[in-house]
Amino acid sequence: MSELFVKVCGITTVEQLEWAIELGYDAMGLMCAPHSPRLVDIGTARELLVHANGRIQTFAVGLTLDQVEPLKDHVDTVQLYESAEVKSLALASDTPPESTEGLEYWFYDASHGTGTFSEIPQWVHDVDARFVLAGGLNPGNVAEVVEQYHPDGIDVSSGVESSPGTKDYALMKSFIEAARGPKPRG
Ligand SMILES: O=C(O)c1ccccc1NCC(=O)[C@H](O)[C@H](O)COP(=O)(O)O
Repeated sequence: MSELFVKVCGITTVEQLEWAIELGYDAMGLMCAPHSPRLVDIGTARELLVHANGRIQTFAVGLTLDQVEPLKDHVDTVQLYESAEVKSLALASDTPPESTEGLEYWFYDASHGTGTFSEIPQWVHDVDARFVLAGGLNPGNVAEVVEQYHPDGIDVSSGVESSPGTKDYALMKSFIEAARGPKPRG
């Protein structure tokens, strides 16, 4: 079985990005939704994408395509809460998607970066897509959730923050270790 895909969303500084790379996260998300406490301006986003280049997968995250417009051609994947024609789309929803054709990923996300965990419906297993679970995950619950739902990947934001928008190294470390198990020594 392939290794669990782990994404951290809402990176706002180069320091947080370096933590994500060092700790072995597969992907990081830059928030483009205007109301998000993790919103990055275009200059910061460009700087982060230069640091990320070839070292970690990059996502631009917005509710709608217009929110990610300035970044959409500079990231690996666009994560949206609506369907759109982009080269690599991660569609996020908390209802069954109408179509999964052409999707890179489908995210089950009822949280929208609020840190709220809600019961995950059984129909998620019927969705024919690479399935990433998001919403209210944290170092304390992630192992159990992965064990129970067997997603292809997981995504976290609030659960690895000391306050909204501020990632915490120790929480990021304990989250990925809990999700994947500690790295073997040597
Ligand atoms: O993070 C946000 O502020 C946000 C705002 C609006 C739409 C989506 C948002 N985040 C998207 C993500 O991919 C989060 O990682 C996901 O919702 C999980 O969030 P959390 O429950 O805080 O771990």
